[in-house]
Amino acid sequence: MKYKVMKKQKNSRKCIVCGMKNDLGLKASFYELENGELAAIFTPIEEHQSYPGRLHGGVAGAILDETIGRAINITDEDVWGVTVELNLKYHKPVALNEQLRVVGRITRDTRRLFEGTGEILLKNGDIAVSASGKYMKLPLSQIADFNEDTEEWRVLPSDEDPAEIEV
Ligand SMILES: CCCCCCCCCCCC(=O)SCCNC(=O)CCNC(=O)[C@H](O)C(C)(C)COP(=O)(O)OP(=O)(O)OC[C@H]1O[C@@H](n2cnc3c(N)ncnc32)[C@H](O)[C@@H]1OP(=O)(O)O
Repeated sequence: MKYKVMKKQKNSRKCIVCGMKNDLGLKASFYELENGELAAIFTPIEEHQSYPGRLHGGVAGAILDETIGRAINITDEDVWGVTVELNLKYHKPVALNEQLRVVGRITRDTRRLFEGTGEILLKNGDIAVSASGKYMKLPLSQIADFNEDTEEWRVLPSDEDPAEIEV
């Protein structure tokens, strides 16, 4: 199903997944959808391979980790969390140099923890990798010395931002 993009989330400077000034990073963009899920879009490059031509499973885990971890911000922009568990299932190989869609959602939200699931989708809609994760909520000051200005933590509008995404 295609869903309307309601909001683009912020990117950062050096995060391996969302850092726009990390030359080896995924430079993923995150979009909040009208159905309450979060979609990520990124294009893996050669540096993200395991076997030649195939996305590294750890990199697949990284994008799923962050997509689920950010899905909580759809309902509360100020919640931060650290991953305490991440389970992955690799169903199909993921090729490089092709744009990928990732989708994540929150399945449980308590005072201290939240949980969610997510999938990396191939161009034809097949699920290549699926994940479930658990996160502990923490004040940002307990996670990192994070200055939003120096970390360039902001929404970066782009002409390539989609109006809707099929997930
Ligand atoms: C650039 C910006 C991008 C922004 C993008 C944002 C997206 C986020 C996605 C990426 C997130 C990451 O990769 S984060 C990076 C990877 N993850 C981490 O680095 C986390 C490393 N782990 C830790 O720092 C620590 O284990 C903590 C802080 C999570 C917990 O430490 P602690 O508080 O000393 O631990 P402990 O006493 O054992 O546990 C506290 C309580 O939590 C419970 N607890 C602990 N672990 C679990 C668990 N897996 N499942 C259930 N419950 C648990 C315990 O039972 C206990 O309950 P009780 O006995 O008190 O009842």
